Amino acid sequence: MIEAQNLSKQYGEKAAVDSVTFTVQPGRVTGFLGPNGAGKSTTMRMIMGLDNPSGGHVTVNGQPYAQHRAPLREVGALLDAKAVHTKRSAYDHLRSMAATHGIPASRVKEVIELTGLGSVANKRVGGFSLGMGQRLGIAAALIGDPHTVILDEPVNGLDPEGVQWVRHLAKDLASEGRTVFLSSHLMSEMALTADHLIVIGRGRIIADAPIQTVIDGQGRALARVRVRADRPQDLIGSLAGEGVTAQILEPELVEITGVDARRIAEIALRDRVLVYELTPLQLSLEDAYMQLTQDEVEYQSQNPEPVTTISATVEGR
Ligand SMILES: Nc1ncnc2c1ncn2[C@@H]1O[C@H](COP(=O)(O)OP(=O)(O)OP(=O)(O)O)[C@@H](O)[C@H]1O
Repeated sequence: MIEAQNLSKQYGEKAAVDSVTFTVQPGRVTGFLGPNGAGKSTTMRMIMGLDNPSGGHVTVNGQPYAQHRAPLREVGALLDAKAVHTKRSAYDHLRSMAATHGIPASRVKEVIELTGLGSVANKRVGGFSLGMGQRLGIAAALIGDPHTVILDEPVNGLDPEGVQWVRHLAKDLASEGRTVFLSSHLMSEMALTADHLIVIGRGRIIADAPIQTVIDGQGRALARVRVRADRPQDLIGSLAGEGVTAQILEPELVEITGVDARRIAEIALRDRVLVYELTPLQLSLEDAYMQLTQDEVEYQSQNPEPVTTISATVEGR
């Protein structure tokens, strides 16, 4: 279990992590999400004793990381896959880590096989691709068979087979009762892997809940319905009011956000618009995440103009 209490990290004027309190429970996969620069890596580094908190504290399995007598057996982490001695082979890198904890060579071989590095185990790490480096980082995280596993962007650079493998690995580790804490910017992958989410924005926790609760929490504001109608423009005209937007995708196809299907049907009936499809769309984690973090993004990209978007209001609500 990981327990952070009022954990903070200040870099000059910048509060990289601003008094966060959370618990990462064993037996489930907890995803750690947040925009670029939100404070995920800094938090993970403090958990691993690599950065000193400016305030508060964090423990792993009841103690600060540095106070564990055999830390590799308590916590395994992949924080920066490039932080390896490039002239060593993968085998030697793992063997030297294992030697610090009296971990046998058989375990080194086991994690090499587990991570699919068997054919390159004796090659120099400096020549590894991004994905091979990630696999080595995961092998290193698992070498001590730890109770708690922390993976920062583990699927970064992995091929589809590797991405699927990390998903199954994370779930298996959690099902064995371990604490699994992982960050990723890949929302579709997180949706398939995590049971619970902690979302951070500008150094503060903005959500800490089961994944479905996070999605449902944004669901009302983002209720999206696909409508096929003979006169979509007229239907949109009848939807007048704040917070409702409509995107015309085809001449008779429109996606309406911010009002439910029944209300659209009522208005279409009232105004005699023929509707021949009315499909509530399932909210994705990505939609919920974008809504949740929209005010927390520091490094905002410019979006190209989407298909026609019309703001309208529903009368008489
Ligand atoms: N060593 C450092 N010195 C100064 N500022 C830092 C340092 N490390 C991180 N920061 C700043 O702290 C903030 C949080 O950074 P952090 O790397 O923890 O974010 P992140 O959520 O992991 O981002 P990303 O998704 O881009 O990896 C950022 O504004 C970053 O610029």
